[in-house]
Amino acid sequence: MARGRFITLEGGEGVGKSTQLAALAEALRARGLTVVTTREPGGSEGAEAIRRLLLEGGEERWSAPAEALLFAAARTDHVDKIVRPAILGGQWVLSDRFVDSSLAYQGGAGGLGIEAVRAVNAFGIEGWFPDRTLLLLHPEGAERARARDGAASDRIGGRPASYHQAVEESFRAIAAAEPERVRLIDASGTPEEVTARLLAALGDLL
Ligand SMILES: Nc1ncnc2c1ncn2[C@@H]1O[C@H](COP(=O)(O)OP(=O)(O)OP(=O)(O)O)[C@@H](O)[C@H]1O
Ligand SMILES: Cc1cn([C@H]2C[C@H](O)[C@@H](COP(=O)(O)O)O2)c(=O)[nH]c1=O
Repeated sequence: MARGRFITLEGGEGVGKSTQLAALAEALRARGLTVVTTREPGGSEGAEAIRRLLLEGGEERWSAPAEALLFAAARTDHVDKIVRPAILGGQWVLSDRFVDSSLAYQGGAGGLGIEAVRAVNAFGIEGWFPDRTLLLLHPEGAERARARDGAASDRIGGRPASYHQAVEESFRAIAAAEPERVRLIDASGTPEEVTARLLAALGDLL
């Protein structure tokens, strides 16, 4: 059986990843592909439990290195239980966030360093990097997230604007270093227009 593909959607808060994950999955299914949608942190039972530990509670709940290790632990379980079996079974896996979020949030914005966080994750991922990463960019993502969440933003989404600006700069640096894997996607316009751009960025894999 032919291997499936591993596609990740990345970007800052509110840029439209969740909306597009569902739309892209539908578009790929219409092309006859079997598609699994998932998310990080989470996706497997254990990783969803770690998600709650990471996103609930106050800023001081975790030190920066502990936070990075918890994301990596959740990711390891997610890869073991969901991502790898599905891809080996010939399915396409679409994940709302993956390791690039750790590189950008904990590594770049959080000050641990992108390479240090990459090394922490390498042990658990064991080479299961995405075939393609679609980095969604929208100048009003933060405002949209605020309108959506109100005062109920989570432990990481609620960090200051300067942190989220550093997240976006880190994502852009990761994309510049790996242009074949990571494609920049203009996430402005209607949902349908954005989905069309995502499909175009997957054209060589279809
Ligand atoms: N193309 C679009 N035009 C207008 N509004 C949109 C569009 N795409 C998404 N939205 C809205 O913007 C908000 C954020 O979208 P969404 O939840 O998909 O983003 P996200 O990147 O998954 O956010 P987060 O990472 O913070 O969970 C939602 O209220 C959603 O309905
Ligand atoms: C995978 C991952 C996520 N984060 C952050 C990014 C967001 O603020 C939350 C997840 O919330 P979402 O609504 O599901 O996007 O977690 C992170 O800091 N590091 C990571 O590796």
